[in-house]
Amino acid sequence: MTNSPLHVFPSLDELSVAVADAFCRSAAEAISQRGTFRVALSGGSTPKRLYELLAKRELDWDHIEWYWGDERNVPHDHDESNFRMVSEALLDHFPSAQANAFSVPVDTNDPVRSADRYEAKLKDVFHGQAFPQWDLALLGMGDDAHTASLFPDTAAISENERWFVANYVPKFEAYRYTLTAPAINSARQRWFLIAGANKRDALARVWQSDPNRTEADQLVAAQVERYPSQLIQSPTWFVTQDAMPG
Ligand SMILES: O=C1O[C@H](COP(=O)(O)O)[C@@H](O)[C@H](O)[C@H]1O
Repeated sequence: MTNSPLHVFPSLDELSVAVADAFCRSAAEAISQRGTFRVALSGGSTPKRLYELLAKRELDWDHIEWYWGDERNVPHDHDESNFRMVSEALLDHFPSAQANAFSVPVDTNDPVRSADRYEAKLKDVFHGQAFPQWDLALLGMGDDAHTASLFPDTAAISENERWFVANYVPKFEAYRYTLTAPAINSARQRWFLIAGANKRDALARVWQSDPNRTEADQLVAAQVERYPSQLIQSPTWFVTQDAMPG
């Protein structure tokens, strides 16, 4: 079981409203303290409702910067593109949000170069930092316990120096783009959004051991290969009731 903050909701809709409220508070606080709110976005289906809700909120659009924590190796207008999902749900409604959106420059023929270019962009923005200090990293989790595009038994899981990489995922026979674990753990806040009964088993596995709290380092290393969401340190969990283990 996790020792990190855990919020449980009856439905994805209620979860999304609560996260939207927390997002607005967090953005206002960061902007008042540091002038900018920099967020790494998650993809997939779970956060879409949150993004739609944010589009209806009073946010200081000029001072929020949007980045992608992971992306699929498809053109931006493709159905599976995380950029497309976020744009349609949120960013397309606000010209200043579009101006502050830093998408992965996907070149499907050269994913390694695309990842290098995005990493260089991030290093430019977070100049001088060992890893990018996002104000917030939003995260999802697949039913295989992947987060961002850190999939089980893939090379990016053990990457400790790079910020953003192209990660070959054998089960898709395709590359994904992803922030690395240290580039997620450097965020001031890390929020997991998890919904649906199909995530229950994976969540149980992820909560079985936590790299922050166990002394069995070798065992944990092996677990992390299988359940990469364990790589994320001290997250806040927003979970629907049907995704809660046992
Ligand atoms: O492939 C992905 O999957 C996870 C989870 O997606 P969901 O559709 O089950 O919500 C997501 O967090 C990740 O960003 C995405 O690219």
